[in-house]
Amino acid sequence: MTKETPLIALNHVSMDYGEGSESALALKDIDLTIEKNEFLCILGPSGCGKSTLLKIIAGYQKPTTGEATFQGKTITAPDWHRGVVFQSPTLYPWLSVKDNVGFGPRVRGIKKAKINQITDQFLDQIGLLKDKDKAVFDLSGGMRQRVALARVLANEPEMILMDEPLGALDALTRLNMQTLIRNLWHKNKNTVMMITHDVEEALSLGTRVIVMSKQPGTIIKSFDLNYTYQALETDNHRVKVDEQYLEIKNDILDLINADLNEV
Ligand SMILES: Nc1ncnc2c1ncn2[C@@H]1O[C@H](COP(=O)(O)OP(=O)(O)OP(=O)(O)O)[C@@H](O)[C@H]1O
Repeated sequence: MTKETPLIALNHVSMDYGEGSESALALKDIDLTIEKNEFLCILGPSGCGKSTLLKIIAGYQKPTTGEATFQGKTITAPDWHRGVVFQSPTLYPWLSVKDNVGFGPRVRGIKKAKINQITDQFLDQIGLLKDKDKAVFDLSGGMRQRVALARVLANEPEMILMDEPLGALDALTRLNMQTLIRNLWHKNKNTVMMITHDVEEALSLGTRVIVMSKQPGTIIKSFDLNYTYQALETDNHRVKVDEQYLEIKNDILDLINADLNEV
């Protein structure tokens, strides 16, 4: 990968789930690059193709036209370089917390001592080291989502893709998880793409926020932001809501609403 090659590049990507008269165009002519260490948040109305975009980058879905590349190479299948966290944590219920986190490294043939070290490191980062021998069904929803995050982090992926990871959590747990995700992104120098329905969540976490149109999804506008860096520097890890923040928030809400009301 040359210095100029972006981590992810989508060139004229469209996704049509149907054929001919049954056309079901989900994404239309998407051009997007994601650079290393970005925290990209995707906002847009329900059904605009956000998950489809994520699935194409993860390698679960092949675009109908156009190309998606990772480090300059066409994405053809999922691999551990791009870890995915879903809204419902996908954990193995028959495995303990530590075995869930160590699962990826074990499949990749990493030696046991190294797996134990990686597992402890990431369980410590998510604050669940003391719970490592518990069964996952003994954990709360927020704790399970933290384990799902640690499981992805344990593979030390180049990129973490999150599809509404906090959507099922209560408001307080959600705020705490936002802080955790921001801190992990910063500490581990990850690159993150996260889908959310929550404008404030996007503003408080993203270094860039992209707003998509209703179906067929296109990118309407992109905002470069620094609120997440501000939050890293404050004691309470909260974003300082200033006039510009409120303007951007309203701008995004207006963009989404205007697009939805268009006939
Ligand atoms: N496997 C599939 N087969 C057919 N149509 C699909 C498939 N997956 C998604 N779609 C359609 O593509 C469009 C985009 O779906 P997608 O799930 O990507 O949107 P989304 O923005 O993530 O939605 P939400 O915010 O509600 O989760 C929708 O009309 C959806 O019904």
